[in-house]
Amino acid sequence: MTVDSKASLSDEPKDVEWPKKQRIINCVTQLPYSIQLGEKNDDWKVSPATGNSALYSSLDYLNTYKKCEQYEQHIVGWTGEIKRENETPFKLSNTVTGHTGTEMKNKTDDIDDDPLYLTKSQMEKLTAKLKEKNFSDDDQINQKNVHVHPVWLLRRDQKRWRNYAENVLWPTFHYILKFSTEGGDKENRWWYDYVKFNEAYAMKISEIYQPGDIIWVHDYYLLLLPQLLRMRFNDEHLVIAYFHHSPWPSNEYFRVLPRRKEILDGLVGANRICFQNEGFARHFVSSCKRLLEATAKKSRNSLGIDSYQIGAYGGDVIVDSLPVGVNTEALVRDAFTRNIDEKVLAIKDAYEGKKIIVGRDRLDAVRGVVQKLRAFETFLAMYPEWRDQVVLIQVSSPTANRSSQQSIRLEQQVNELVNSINSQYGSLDFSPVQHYYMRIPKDVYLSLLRVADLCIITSVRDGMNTTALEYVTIKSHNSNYDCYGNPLILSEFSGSSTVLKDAMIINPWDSVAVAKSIKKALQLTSNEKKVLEDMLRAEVPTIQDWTDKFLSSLKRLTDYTLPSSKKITPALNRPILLENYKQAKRRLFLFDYDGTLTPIVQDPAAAIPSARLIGILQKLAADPKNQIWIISGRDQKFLSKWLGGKFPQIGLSAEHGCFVKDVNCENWVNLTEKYDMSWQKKVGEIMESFTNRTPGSFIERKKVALTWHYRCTVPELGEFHAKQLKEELSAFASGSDLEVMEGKANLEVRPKFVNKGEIVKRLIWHKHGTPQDMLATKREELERDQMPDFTLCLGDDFTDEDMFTQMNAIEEVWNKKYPDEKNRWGNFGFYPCTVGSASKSTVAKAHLTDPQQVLDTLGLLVGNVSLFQSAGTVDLDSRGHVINSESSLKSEQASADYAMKRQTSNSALKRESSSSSMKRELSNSSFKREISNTFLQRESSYDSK
Ligand SMILES: O=P(O)(O)OC[C@H]1O[C@H](O[C@H]2O[C@H](CO)[C@@H](O)[C@H](O)[C@H]2O)[C@H](O)[C@@H](O)[C@@H]1O
Ligand SMILES: [Mg+2]
Repeated sequence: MTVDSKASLSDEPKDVEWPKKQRIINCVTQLPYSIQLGEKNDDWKVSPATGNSALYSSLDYLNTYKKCEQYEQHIVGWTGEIKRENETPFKLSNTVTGHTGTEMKNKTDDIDDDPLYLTKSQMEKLTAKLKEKNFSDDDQINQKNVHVHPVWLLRRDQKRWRNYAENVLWPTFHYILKFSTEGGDKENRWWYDYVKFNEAYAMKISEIYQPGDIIWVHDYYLLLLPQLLRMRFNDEHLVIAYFHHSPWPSNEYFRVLPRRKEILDGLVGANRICFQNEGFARHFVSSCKRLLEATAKKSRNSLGIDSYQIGAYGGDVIVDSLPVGVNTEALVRDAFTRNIDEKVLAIKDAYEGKKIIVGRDRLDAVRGVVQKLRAFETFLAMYPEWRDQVVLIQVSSPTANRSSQQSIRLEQQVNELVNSINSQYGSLDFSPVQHYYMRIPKDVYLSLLRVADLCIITSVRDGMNTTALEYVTIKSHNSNYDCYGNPLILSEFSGSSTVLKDAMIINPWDSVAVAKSIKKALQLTSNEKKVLEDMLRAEVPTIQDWTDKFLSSLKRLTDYTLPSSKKITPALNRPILLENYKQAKRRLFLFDYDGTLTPIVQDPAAAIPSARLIGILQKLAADPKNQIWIISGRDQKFLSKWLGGKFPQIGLSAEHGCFVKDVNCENWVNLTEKYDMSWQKKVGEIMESFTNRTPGSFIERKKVALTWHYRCTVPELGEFHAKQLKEELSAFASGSDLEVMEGKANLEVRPKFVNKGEIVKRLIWHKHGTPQDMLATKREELERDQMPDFTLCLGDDFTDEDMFTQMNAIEEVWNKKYPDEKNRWGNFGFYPCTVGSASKSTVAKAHLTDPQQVLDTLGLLVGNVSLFQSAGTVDLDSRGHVINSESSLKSEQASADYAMKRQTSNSALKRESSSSSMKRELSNSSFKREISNTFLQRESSYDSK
């Protein structure tokens, strides 16, 4: 079935009945404000943030009077970098030490070193102020219903929270491979901050979450948040939706990310993951299939939505697309004012007789400004008749890290191209390219869109280019001064090209083709332009529609009760595991071996323990509170050679429970001793006949079990013969005490009565730390405090489900038997956890993605691995330190000292001579006058997305 995602979500479902008010928790990277702290402690200066115009207008829309009847929106977002205006303590010390004005300025500007220690009351005052603020000059907004929840992360170097997202994720999502040359250490630090950033959101949400809420997460700063929320709230009706505003690259690019699995795992905690277009959704699904081994199908699901459904850790995650829109009403209202009419006429006057081409882009590696200039140069070279007849007004706004090497190089490249075009094709009184490297105010931006005879967008990659949508909107029927219907040239690599299908779509890398399109566009007749424009206008999604459609399809999710078998198994909450581990006195570890402690490899003999695993086991085994068991399908020989020999203190169970060796003991007990083994001959013969027919297959003969391996065969043939062999073996085994089991590229036959679950039962119902009598049967007369208070059980395979089932059964019994003897998390410290493929259905309570995560988890317990290696429930203070940790207490103390210092400084400052402050006043006001006269420099700028 083909999916038309636009169609699938476009109809407001008739059966949606909203409760009186549906609460929406909207999680954005940064609150829609830019925040500064003035000279006084509570003198907050709050202005609208720039960028993200589509997202912020969606937030505004949900706060309108009309929508407030339906929704109660809670906005959760980071404050962004808070700056101090004219930092007082520095000034004072400069005055005291007699530093010059320039030195003082440099010091004051060094905002990254400002620790910004704020007191609780300052934070409360800012929160109140944010709630009061209404920036959207839209009288439709119901201010009383604005709920803002700032995420405070006030550490020194506030840019740290951006590093991983901006320097690793953003480039990869835009097909730029850019990794550190410092051996990954820098990325690791960035990653830990990224994990904390997401954890700070999870913590903030946990303060406001109520069952029935819809949590809506936006974009790539918060990729771990859905899974974090899934771990935190044990609520199977929890509805989490994620919208990805950026592109999602092909798996060939995505898979280069060292943290690729953590990122995908973070996202599949959501019930719905939505992209700007079908192509991005398809890439994402392909990444999940390949990297998480998730299953995926594309169909119309029971909710009536055409989408992909990823089977991930027991649940279905819906993946679809819905292109974001713009606030067309507000745009038209803002763009057709007397002020802008005047500007339009002024610009027309300045370029009288010439066609005006407009471009407005952020100057970064993907917006294609260089490609645009090259194409324009080619156009002037190919069509001399157009020289002197056309001007390109290109506004390039600087990126946040304008001083980076890359930005400087790009700026130079653009300047060189502009100079080259102007010197070749310009004259003393006219330059064909007018390049402005600056942020421009909104009214200037709107007047440029209005005046343009043509707009060119040549991005080499972007999610949704809102300039394209805004340009089309403004070329509306309202346009006067002959501006109606002028065409748009749009890159096929821009997400908007999948929406604005009737734009003149070009490949920005093909300068000649773009040049030809420019000529064609400039020569269109009024009638042709009108026809094109009418088609394009109908294609612009509005932000109102986007928001409504997104939420109404989610509402259907909240109404849909998931059968418990479809419940998503969350990732293992490792910080809680660590806490429980630290507090426990009787710890039991039950580990499967292949695919859990070691990765699966081609040759079974090669799957030997890594040095890292040995090191971790050594540490775990050295702690007398720990009892460790390896419960494997492997035979005694293998386990003794690679594990038993090194660690006599580790218990071993071989061949899925047929043989057992107790901790601190050398002897094995054979639990199948009395069992008739004559079946082995016949099973061996059947397997051999298949081995002869299947090149690459072989039989592993253990003491009891026989395993037929087909991993090294031609996959299709191996799978085909495995199916046939299974049928033959099952026919032989029927009515006997034998079991035919499917493993990972293997088939195994062994007696039914032993399994890993039986071993686990014996080990848990046992007086911790005492020798085992494996042949004894009566086990359930123990006191709770004789048995483990922490049991971590890890396994990757179908046979390991027996262990998890047994743990769940014991938990049920204990719930009845020892209801008052639970730990502070309200349980018995049981952690049954599956490892590997997302497609597996499991009865485990948590998952880990692979053996590497297993080692990271065990490493965390023995102190080898950072708590922030992977995300989990960690309570952080307002600076991003773990609450009550040494660093948290230290920074709290520093905060108090700082507040005191500020207070003293402020009083001293008041005594400063009035003449110096008057001088400052004077120079400030003359400076302001100067700016206000500059056409393009306004205080409030309208930045590109
Ligand atoms: O219970 P386990 O410890 O997970 O052991 C299960 C089986 O593991 C081995 O086979 C599997 O791992 C091999 C090495 O990675 C791989 O080549 C093979 O395809 C897998 O099936 C082992 O050889 C079997 O005896 C175990 O039953
Ligand atoms: Mg295994």
